[in-house]
Amino acid sequence: MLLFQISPVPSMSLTPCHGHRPLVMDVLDVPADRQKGWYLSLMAPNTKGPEFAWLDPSRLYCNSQALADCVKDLLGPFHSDPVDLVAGIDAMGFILGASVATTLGKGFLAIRKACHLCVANQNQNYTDYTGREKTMEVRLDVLKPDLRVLLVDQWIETGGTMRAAIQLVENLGATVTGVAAVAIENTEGGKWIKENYKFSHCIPEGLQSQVDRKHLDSFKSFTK
Ligand SMILES: O=P(O)(O)OC[C@H]1O[C@H](OP(=O)(O)OP(=O)(O)O)[C@H](O)[C@@H]1O
Ligand SMILES: Nc1ncnc2[nH]cnc12
Repeated sequence: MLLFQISPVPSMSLTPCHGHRPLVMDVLDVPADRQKGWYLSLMAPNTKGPEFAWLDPSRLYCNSQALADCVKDLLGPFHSDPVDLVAGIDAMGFILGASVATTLGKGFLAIRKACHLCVANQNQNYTDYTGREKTMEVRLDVLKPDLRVLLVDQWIETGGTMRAAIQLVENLGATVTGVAAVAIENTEGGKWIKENYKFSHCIPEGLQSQVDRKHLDSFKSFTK
């Protein structure tokens, strides 16, 4: 699916999308026709090589409409699900998680990478897409039985990070209402999450294979 028509000619400005007129989208521009996932084409291509083989959604957070639409898409499936608290995973999950929490009118719980919390906490070891063993922590004085938690992170690749967060929340007796991330890759762990929890993400069906390849077609005509 073509998300957004971008002119191959670097030009100065975006005119909001009228008909089929090609356009160049600046980071802060908003198309008139905001198709599902339009903001994904704000993501910059990886220029650092395979050791940085991942996509960087943080550029879309700079665009307030993109961030708002992304949050709306993440909340879409949860409209009729009661949520008491939003929890976000260190570090990029803090940005989206806090935005989701504010939009919902709920509070935000930070699930931190190891050794940052100066209060009593529970920790959980996990392995993520880097293959390295890591630890995350959550404070003990918030989660409790009957609390319904929406877990938010930027991205789910192997699912190791999200699964560890789920374990922390559930081990403290709270309930995971759902899991939200910009993308959930079709890995074994990504599929496990989708099969076992209510979830949301921002990827239109036709783009999932591009996400799994970590290369969006929109990168070909990306201009900053
Ligand atoms: O599904 P997984 O294979 O476990 O990987 C997913 C995690 O990796 C990324 O964060 P990362 O730890 O790279 O860094 P951040 O501090 O920039 O959020 C992403 O935002 C998730 O938290
Ligand atoms: N932002 C991201 N893009 C692609 N793969 C990832 N794996 C973990 N985070 C990722």
